[in-house]
Amino acid sequence: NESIVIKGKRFLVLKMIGRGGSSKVYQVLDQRNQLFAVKYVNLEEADPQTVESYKNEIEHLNHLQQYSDQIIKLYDYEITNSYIYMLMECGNLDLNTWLRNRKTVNPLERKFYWKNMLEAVQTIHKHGYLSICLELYLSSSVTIMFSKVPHTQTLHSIRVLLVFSVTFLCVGIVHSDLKPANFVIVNASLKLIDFGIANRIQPDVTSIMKDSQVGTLNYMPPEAIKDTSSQPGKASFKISTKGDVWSLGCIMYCMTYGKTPFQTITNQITKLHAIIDPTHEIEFPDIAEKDLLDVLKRCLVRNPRERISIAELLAHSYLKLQS
Ligand SMILES: Cn1cc(Nc2nc(NC3CCCCC3)c3c(C#N)c[nH]c3n2)cn1
Repeated sequence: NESIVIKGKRFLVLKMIGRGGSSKVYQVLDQRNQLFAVKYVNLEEADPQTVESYKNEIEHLNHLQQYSDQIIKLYDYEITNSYIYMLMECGNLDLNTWLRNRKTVNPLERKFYWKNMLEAVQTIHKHGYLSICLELYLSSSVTIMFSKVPHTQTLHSIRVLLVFSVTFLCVGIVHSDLKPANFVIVNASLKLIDFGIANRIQPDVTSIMKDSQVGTLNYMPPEAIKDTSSQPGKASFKISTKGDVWSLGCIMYCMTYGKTPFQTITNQITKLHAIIDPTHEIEFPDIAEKDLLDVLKRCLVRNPRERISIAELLAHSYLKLQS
């Protein structure tokens, strides 16, 4: 078996967990027989923008460690011009594979996983790196303001600074591409493994990850399809945190009914039209858990402004631990 050295520490490769294009994820053992996941990214063919997107993803992952246990642990990483190694906590299984192998889901397990997913996504919305920029800008602009009375030029630059920082205010991190393959089960809880920032390096079709749902439309919110202002593949600031609520709703719909709301529509164009078509009613077959039915209906509202928020979902009666 081959071994990997990260920051001078040697790891024995047990198996490849998945791969996509130029990124691979391995299950490895350290010298004390501790299990880890190592994500390897080959940067040789990557263009500067892709390299930047990967560095950005690592910065976010590193920064968000402190806020929630529902974010995968990143223990160390090594970045050179030709590769990236990320040493992370290893999950038992990703949620996509787990869902595919399980026909029925235990209601208590589903409720617990739902809480974990909400907490993970709330963390990236709340502590998105960009909102940290805001704090920096605001504090700096305030200090300038209280220094000796500024002449017009300084006032102008403060105004620019404030506008700029307010822009950052509304844009936390929005994943905008949430799907079950973004979550892994570690012991008994779900953890988010990526934030949809690193460019989706197109997987070669032979890759195991081809069913890791790269490029699936089944979780795409209607506003992302209607959003004409953004170039393809570029998230636009119009996609709010409510877009992630729709995607989480699709994941929970799948954990409840065994399929995503539009999964039966195989033609991709027809599927896109159905997602945005208000006359295409999503079916909600009756279930025993009325609270869960309410959660699903409120997540899968096509108008993002009328859609329930993450904070409201965390306060919803479905998460109350009655019988
Ligand atoms: C199937 N399977 C998954 C695990 N565990 C696991 N998979 C990870 N990525 C998988 C790569 C392929 C697609 C699904 C996610 C990561 C990870 C990253 N990135 C950080 N920790 C992880 N743990 C065990 N079996």
